[in-house]
Amino acid sequence: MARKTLFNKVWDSHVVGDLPTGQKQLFIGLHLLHEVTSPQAFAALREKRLSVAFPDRTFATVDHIVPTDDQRRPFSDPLAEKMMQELEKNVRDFGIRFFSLESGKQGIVHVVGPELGLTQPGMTIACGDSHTSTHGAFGSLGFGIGTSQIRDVLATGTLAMDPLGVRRIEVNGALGTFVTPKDVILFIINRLGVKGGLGFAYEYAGDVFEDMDMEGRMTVCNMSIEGGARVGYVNPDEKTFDYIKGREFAPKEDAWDRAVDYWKSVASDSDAEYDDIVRFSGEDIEPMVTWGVTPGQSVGVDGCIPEPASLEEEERDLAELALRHMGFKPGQKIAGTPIDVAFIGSCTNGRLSDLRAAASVLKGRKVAKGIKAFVVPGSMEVKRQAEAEGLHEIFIDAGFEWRGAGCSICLAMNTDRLKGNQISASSSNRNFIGRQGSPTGRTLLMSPQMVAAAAVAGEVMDVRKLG
Ligand SMILES: CC(C)[C@H](C(=O)O)[C@@H](O)C(=O)O
Ligand code: SF4
Repeated sequence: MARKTLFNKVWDSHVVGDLPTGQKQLFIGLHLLHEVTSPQAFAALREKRLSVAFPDRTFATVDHIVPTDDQRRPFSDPLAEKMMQELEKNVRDFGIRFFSLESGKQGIVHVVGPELGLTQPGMTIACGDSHTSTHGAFGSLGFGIGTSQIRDVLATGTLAMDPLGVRRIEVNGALGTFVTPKDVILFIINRLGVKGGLGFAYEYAGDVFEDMDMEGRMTVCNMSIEGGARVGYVNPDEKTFDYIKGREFAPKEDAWDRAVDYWKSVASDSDAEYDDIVRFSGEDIEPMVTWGVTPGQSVGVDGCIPEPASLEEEERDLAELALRHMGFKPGQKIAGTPIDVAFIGSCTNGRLSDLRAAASVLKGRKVAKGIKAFVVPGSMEVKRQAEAEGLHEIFIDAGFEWRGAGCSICLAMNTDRLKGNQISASSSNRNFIGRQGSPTGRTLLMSPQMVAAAAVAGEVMDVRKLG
């Protein structure tokens, strides 16, 4: 029984029905909730007098609206306070475990799931959030779903889904110094396009992902959706099992060995068949910076902003629009672009290894004058661990603000926002127009190390030159 990918194995073992629409009914092993996309789903349950089918498989956290500066209740923003209260009521009424601020376990949903050992290989995971693909780092299938699907999963534990093809993305060779998982995924999206992954699950394979630690794999899988792929995953290996072992929701004692045997069995067979295979070389990847308004519009930090005419025809209009919005000229070097704000955080790059990497760049250095710089740990646990290592002191000494956990200015559904046409160097995953709270604001996506370097220089700079 060989020749199957992880995607196909996990998919097949979770199909519980064929639907008249031609879709499959897929059982969902773990359902994660946050405050933004769940209220209407709970309202629908109330209206139909339904309960939650699998409350023990359902967990909630609060991340998008939480202020990261002053987290005392009531929140200063009445809308945030209202959304918090609504979530508190829903989890109470429906008997759902909630990682509240008081629990000490709160954080961005895609940081918290893995951190608590909820995310495990071979699982189907759903969350009303597009970056649920993050969980694929563990060899699970993480589906970002909409509000009506949240309702369905709450009420039935299942989801109506169209199958996906599988594209294997192999990156072999070694990465250069300061070339990070963020650069790898920005590079892949640049090459395959933001819509290139439509209809596909992305399987990341080859030396680069095998050598990558779990947090790096999460960074890569997180942005699968930015490349158009509904899910992205890395086959589970010893690193995966080591990461999970001992965490709160990890299998214990005898159940552990059984789980590991099962987890090993879900990895893609060596002779698995793929719908597509693409290959890149790790040596070709540089620290990347976006210059436009999609995560695909990026260049290596040594590069120049492209001439729209040099791009594929279907990309030209968007490039023109991006240049207008960003106020950049074709041919202009990306290095040297002045910045106003430096943000380290988000479900892409708000984990301990990201904070360590940024802190190592900042140690003994100072943020350039006039730059607003802040670090927002992905979870309360990340914050505690970083503080135990003294990372907060390095950030504060450098001139960064040290915040509480949340999504912060990644999406600006809270008090952190760009003003006017400010430019941010951001370790997050989306640079869409208006994304960071100002319609004319501008976002340059890059790795946390590159954000740190930009904060120090006051402009985009090659972190390799800082030494
Ligand atoms: C608010 C939520 C629905 C949204 C998502 O689905 O991704 C947000 O997390 C984002 O990053 O844009
Ligand atoms: S950190 Fe950003 S990308 Fe991640 S869930 Fe929050 S808003 Fe979405």
